[in-house]
Amino acid sequence: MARIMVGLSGGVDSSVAAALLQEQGHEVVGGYMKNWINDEGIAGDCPWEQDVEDAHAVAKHLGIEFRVIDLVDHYRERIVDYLLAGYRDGITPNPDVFCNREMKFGVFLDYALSQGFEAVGTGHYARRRELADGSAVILRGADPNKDQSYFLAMMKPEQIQRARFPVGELLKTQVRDEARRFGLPTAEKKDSQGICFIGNIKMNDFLTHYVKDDPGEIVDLEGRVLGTHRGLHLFTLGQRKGHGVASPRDGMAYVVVRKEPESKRLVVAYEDQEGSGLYSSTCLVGSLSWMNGARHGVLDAQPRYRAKSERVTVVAEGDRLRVNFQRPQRALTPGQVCAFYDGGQLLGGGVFEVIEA
Ligand SMILES: Nc1ncnc2c1ncn2[C@@H]1O[C@H](COP(=O)(O)OP(=O)(O)OP(=O)(O)O)[C@@H](O)[C@H]1O
Repeated sequence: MARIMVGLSGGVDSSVAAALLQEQGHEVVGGYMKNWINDEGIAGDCPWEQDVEDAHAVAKHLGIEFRVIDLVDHYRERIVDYLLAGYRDGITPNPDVFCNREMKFGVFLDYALSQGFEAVGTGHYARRRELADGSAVILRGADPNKDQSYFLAMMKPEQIQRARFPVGELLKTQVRDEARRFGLPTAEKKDSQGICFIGNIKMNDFLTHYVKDDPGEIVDLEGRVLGTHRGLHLFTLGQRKGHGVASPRDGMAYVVVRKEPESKRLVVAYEDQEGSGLYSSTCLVGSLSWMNGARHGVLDAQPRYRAKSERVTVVAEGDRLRVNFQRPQRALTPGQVCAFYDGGQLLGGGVFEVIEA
């Protein structure tokens, strides 16, 4: 029996996490992290008030204490500033991964520990296992369609030690069943989407609000000008839609293959075009974070959420890793997180810094 603070987001997964931990005999308190309030009127729906209400209703139903913890300043410092700096520097940051390390298992966990709690529970689809030596590791969630372990790749060992993921043992359908069994008011609530906790605001609306337009040309591989764009930060490598350049080839769209910050050019090519650089096998990964010691040799790597993990050979190069994928990967992107696995066990992660051939 432990005192556990559960991150109650107002969704069904964290509601079931709280109910399960309580059922297991723990003393549970619900905590809603107030990270972001849309006080600058960015277009889109930011339903945090509704979420707090739903989280509160769940706590009431379970008969547990509920707290709203104001982390708006921390969130701005640790997530929004990182996000905007990354886009200004021409990379594609990964706020969802850093939220877990910096917010949920960063300032929120610190708060919980300072209040006498032993652990933080969340509704992540990932499994945690304690090893014989007392350390803990993370495994992929039991539901292969919902597995969220990728988002936990940058967590530090001491954070994993304090984490609890009860719904990671279940399939999503079982989580809904459990929510009904507990009679939770969120049992039928739709799953949320959006940037981390920024509600349903679209990333491009968010960026348009904070980053000044910086227009340039859209060109093909031969340098022919096909159109103009409002700023390189509004595009992601591998993107097929939204660049506004119609392709003369039937059923074959132009894909964003390169950003050239000096000339502000956005380069597009066809998916199968030789020399586009869209597919690459070798890259350098930095800002490394390991859960149970550094690993080299043959591992599995997952280059983005929902991508399949792939066999890689990993060699240390200074404080970075040279990662060689056995099969070329589409649109590896600087700033995104590469998660390393050994089969179903998460080993850690790092950030793509240089994409080579
Ligand atoms: N604002 C928040 N306050 C407290 N905890 C949160 C908050 N946002 C997310 N979490 C915690 O992090 C977990 C994973 O977050 P994510 O945004 O992926 O939620 P989700 O998969 O939509 O889950 P849920 O159905 O619980 O909203 C949640 O289950 C919850 O425990």
